[in-house]
Amino acid sequence: MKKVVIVGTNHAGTAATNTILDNSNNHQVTVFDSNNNISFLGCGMALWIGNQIAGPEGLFYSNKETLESKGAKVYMETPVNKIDFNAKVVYGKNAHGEIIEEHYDDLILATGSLPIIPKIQGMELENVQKVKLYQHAEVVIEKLKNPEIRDVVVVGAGYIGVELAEAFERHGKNVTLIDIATTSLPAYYDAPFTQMMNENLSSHGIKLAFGETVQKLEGDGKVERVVTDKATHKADMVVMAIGFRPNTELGAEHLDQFRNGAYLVNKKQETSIPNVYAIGDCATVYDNSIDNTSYIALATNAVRSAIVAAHNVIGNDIDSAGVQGSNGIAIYDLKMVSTGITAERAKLLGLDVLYTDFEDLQKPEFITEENHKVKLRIVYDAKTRIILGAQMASQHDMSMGIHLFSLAIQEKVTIDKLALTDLFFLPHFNKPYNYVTMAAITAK
Ligand SMILES: Cc1cc2nc3c(=O)[nH]c(=O)nc-3n(C[C@H](O)[C@H](O)[C@H](O)COP(=O)(O)OP(=O)(O)OC[C@H]3O[C@@H](n4cnc5c(N)ncnc54)[C@H](O)[C@@H]3O)c2cc1C
Ligand SMILES: NC(=O)c1ccc[n+]([C@@H]2O[C@H](COP(=O)([O-])OP(=O)(O)OC[C@H]3O[C@@H](n4cnc5c(N)ncnc54)[C@H](O)[C@@H]3O)[C@@H](O)[C@H]2O)c1
Repeated sequence: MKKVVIVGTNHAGTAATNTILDNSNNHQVTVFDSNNNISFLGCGMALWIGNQIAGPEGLFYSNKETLESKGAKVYMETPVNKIDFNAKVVYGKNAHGEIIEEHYDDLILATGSLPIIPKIQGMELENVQKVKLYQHAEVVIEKLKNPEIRDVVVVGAGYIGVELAEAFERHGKNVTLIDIATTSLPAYYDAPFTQMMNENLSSHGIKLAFGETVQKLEGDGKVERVVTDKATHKADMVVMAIGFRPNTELGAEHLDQFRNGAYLVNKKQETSIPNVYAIGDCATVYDNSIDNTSYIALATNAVRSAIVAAHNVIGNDIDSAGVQGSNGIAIYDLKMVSTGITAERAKLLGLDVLYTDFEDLQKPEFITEENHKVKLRIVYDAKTRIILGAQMASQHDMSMGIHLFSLAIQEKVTIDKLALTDLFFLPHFNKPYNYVTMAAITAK
């Protein structure tokens, strides 16, 4: 029986545990987690705060008992504070202060990420909130019951910040959304798309304060104001959503790391030490859209990287297909999806790209019900004409559309091949000359 120890059992650790125990009878899995809950779907936090779901019950899909029923040994509320990579021993300390020692043949690090907390004055004031764990959501929900919490300032207009801005507005609060960048969602969309999101947010009464750098938080015991380089914003609650950093102190001295500290892994998810794997938010990914190592913290990447690592641990030699950072967001009626690289990020990286835009109704004009416009941008390499990114925006759910582009980037499909790809027509669904074909056919 080979022994596998997994440190961290949220999305990545749970997927690795399940994959090993579902596919092998001669591996014993022991998992450690410092938290008292696992598999919390962070994305549900905004739905819960915005009263779009009744409560948090459905936001978990696993727990200690489920993993134990498969044969795993699970230590909850037991942070691992030391790993001896030579003797292959993991040391954890449980809630009673007892030291737990576990030897391993294979080690999987799934310690995830931590919210980036800015070093500014006033972070210690009451009602300044982080938003990562289930416990954070519980505290925010409880505090929102206080009618004196009227003005909420969200710092960071990335995915979490934009989703929470909508949630607090739906909860009846006055919301200000601040970002150091001059727009929302700068990492995922080009200007024509972020402009749509910005208009969507402000049309629902959310005050946008972009291009502002938070300098300090002020208040007497409780936060009262957010002071930026351009303005002072009234705040009874401040939520910090300015990104994640990989949680890699445990292996920092022993494992090769990416520039942001994430564990560098190969396509088998193996780190610089054989039989030590890293998965999810604590590890790098291979980004097919830039043909290079990158860091993209997503639950989808966490699960897929876990499956790859787990199969390699049990002797199935498989490689990661790489990722494109596919993602989606739905704010009020506006749905936006993107994959790969934006034209703006390509320019920053000095890549020579072109892009083709097309906007049209989803279905023929004679369909008057449920027929919305779709905006599409496809980014491709100016020389090879290989597709490197795509962005879509509509009131329709175009998630299947962005999956097409994710596969196209992964398989290095050119814009010219896409132009002639077989896409069906039926007026209930689309137009004979649909926007994907039209965008590709009209590409420069
Ligand atoms: C509000 C919010 C919304 C999100 N929405 C989406 C979304 O819609 N789609 C999407 O793809 N992604 C989303 N994400 C990102 C997604 O949640 C993360 O990418 C995902 O959680 C990564 O999973 P992970 O298991 O790698 O890391 P984590 O979820 O960070 O889990 C790491 C685990 O390791 C444990 N741990 C850490 N250190 C130790 C230690 N030393 N000893 C023992 N245990 C340890 C922690 O307790 C934790 O349980 C969202 C995140 C947030 C916060
Ligand atoms: N729908 C989804 O797929 C989804 C939803 C939520 C979270 N996530 C993932 O979770 C991770 C964390 O999300 P996030 O929103 O925290 O990160 P993010 O990287 O998406 O956004 C961080 C935002 O904060 C801004 N920022 C950075 N430093 C700042 C500062 N000092 N002051 C003001 N603004 C600052 C950045 O410009 C950026 O817009 C990301 O990887 C994200 O993709 C995904």
